[in-house]
Amino acid sequence: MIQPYAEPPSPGIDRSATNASVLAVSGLSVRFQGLAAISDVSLAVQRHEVFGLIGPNGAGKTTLVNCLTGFQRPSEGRITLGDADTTNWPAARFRERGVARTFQAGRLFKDMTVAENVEVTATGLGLGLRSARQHARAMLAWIGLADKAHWHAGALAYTDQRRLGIARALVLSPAFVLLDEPAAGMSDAECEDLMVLVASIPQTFTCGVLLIEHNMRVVMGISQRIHVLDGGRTIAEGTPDEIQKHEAVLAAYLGMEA
Ligand SMILES: Nc1ncnc2c1ncn2[C@@H]1O[C@H](COP(=O)(O)OP(=O)(O)OP(=O)(O)O)[C@@H](O)[C@H]1O
Repeated sequence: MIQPYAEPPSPGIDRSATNASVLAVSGLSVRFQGLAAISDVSLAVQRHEVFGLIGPNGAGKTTLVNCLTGFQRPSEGRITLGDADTTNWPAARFRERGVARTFQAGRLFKDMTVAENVEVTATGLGLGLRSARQHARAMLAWIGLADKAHWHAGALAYTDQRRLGIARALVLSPAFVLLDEPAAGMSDAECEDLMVLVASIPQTFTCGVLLIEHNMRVVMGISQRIHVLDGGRTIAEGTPDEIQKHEAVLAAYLGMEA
């Protein structure tokens, strides 16, 4: 079982990239050659919470995360980080200003070591090599990969590769982290560890989490609020209890009659 530290892993980290307490979209639409991937979606992630984003395959979850991190320009609508209008920011600027993400496919440098994978993110954000190494070491200790720091990332078990992706996203303490299906392919026991880890992020890092996840036990177990998309549209938002009873969610997401 992962035992997250009560304190942030890198004391002295520069948290000044943003003091925004909300990451939000309003009236967001994305069209791909006539296909409406997202239609008029509004939501706001608070810095102190785990905010779940669920919906059937093709609902528009990844497209929304791509917009929130500068990987996709919306066709309409506005994206804000606190008071800043970030709608047209490029991806690198989102990360520099404290909005980080993981990818479904991992995107690790598999021929580099585990430590180098984290260091390269930190140097990319402007740290010198020595400082980047310190941050990487602290982060790997926190996430439970310190003993594998010198392994090639490609040699890690699948679940550890997912955790390394989270370590890379969290280095330099972003204000928000967007996790795209972190539990995919994990066993029940691995999901338990992941739940403890993700649930601890808001308090440990003062970092809001947007969690895309198909595993209902994980998303219902650790989200304070959940937003549900279907066919690119919002069909519900509420607490896990409210969402589990919501007729439109049962009908659309779980394939049951309302
Ligand atoms: N670059 C693109 N070009 C064209 N269509 C796209 C593109 N990206 C996504 N889509 C389409 O937009 C819709 C939403 O896709 P998206 O990947 O955001 O859904 P999702 O909810 O993340 O799905 P999943 O749970 O399967 O990952 C789908 O119909 C998808 O085929």
